Amino acid sequence: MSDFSSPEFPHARKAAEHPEGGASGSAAAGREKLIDGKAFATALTRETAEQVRAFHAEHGVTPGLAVVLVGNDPASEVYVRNKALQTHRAGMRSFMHMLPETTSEAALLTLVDRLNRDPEIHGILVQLPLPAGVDARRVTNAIAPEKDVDGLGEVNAGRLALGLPGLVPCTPLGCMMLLKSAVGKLRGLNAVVVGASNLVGKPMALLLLNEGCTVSVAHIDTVDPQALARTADILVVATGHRALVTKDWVKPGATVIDVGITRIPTDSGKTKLVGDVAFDEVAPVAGRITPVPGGVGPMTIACLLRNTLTAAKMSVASPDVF
Ligand SMILES: Nc1nc2c(c(=O)[nH]1)N[C@@H](CN(C=O)c1ccc(C(=O)N[C@@H](CCC(=O)O)C(=O)O)cc1)CN2
Repeated sequence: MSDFSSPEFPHARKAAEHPEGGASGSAAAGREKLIDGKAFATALTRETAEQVRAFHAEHGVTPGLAVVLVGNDPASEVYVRNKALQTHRAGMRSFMHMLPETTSEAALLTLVDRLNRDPEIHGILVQLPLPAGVDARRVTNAIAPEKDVDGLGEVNAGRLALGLPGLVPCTPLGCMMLLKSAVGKLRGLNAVVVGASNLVGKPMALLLLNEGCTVSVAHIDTVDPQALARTADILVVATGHRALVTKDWVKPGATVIDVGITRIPTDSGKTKLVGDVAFDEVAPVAGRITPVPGGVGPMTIACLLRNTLTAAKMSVASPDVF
């Protein structure tokens, strides 16, 4: 059984080291500073698609991913449509469940139970956020651990905390792949994670710890997050507060991973995406940096496809992981 929390993907690494366009961001940053998540995700998905073909040829099984969306949040609708599209493109089967905002927690739990029992489905994901009144923890935890491709249930979260193999949350897994490609060995480096969510901050801190980093987590009650951030060789920011991290937060030469995505209006009446890092002023100080868009975001879906293939492989190998 391989250790899923220590992914090595040589083809994808090559793509990130030699980006050929795709990443946006300031030209002033110097292209060599940019960590091109879009190119990395494209290469990783191509690699996953090749492995899906080989897996089908060997076992006659096509990996299947069920995605559940409750309500009409426009951003979630886009993410879920992209997940279905990319699942198809990678040669896997996609099962979409678009439910009304009024769906009860009990109805959602009944659906999850049905998907848990369906042998054609190897991965289940419930899109977040869920409407008020539905307990997200209870719902994500109802997903069978071996189908929990978001890695958010108690079994997979616990396995990550113990440094054991399991299914790892997609965004932090993508951040780790980008970090390993940009930095190489992480052991002994000081890492600071800004934000302590269950979706990104906490699993990110555990992944960095499992790689031998000295990890600190800044959160809402941290007295001086800026001073803490300045100690970081690796700075991961996942707060949802746009442009929170300015150049004064960043040690010169640090690798900066921006997980934030906020859509803001522009003067021309359109919208644009910005991150939690003030890119234009931080990029000249940082050693390497992810842009928004085109950095961490695309890795989330690429890693979801990867996790679905991993879950399908586990289903035929029947390992005693869970
Ligand atoms: N159950 C889950 N819910 C949510 C997750 C998750 O991992 N599991 N993550 C986010 C949203 N998300 C996937 O669900 C996601 C976010 C961003 C991107 C992405 O590709 N971003 C692009 C820009 C896309 C755009 O133009 O809007 C980028 O940053 O370049 C993909 C998936 C919350 N919910």
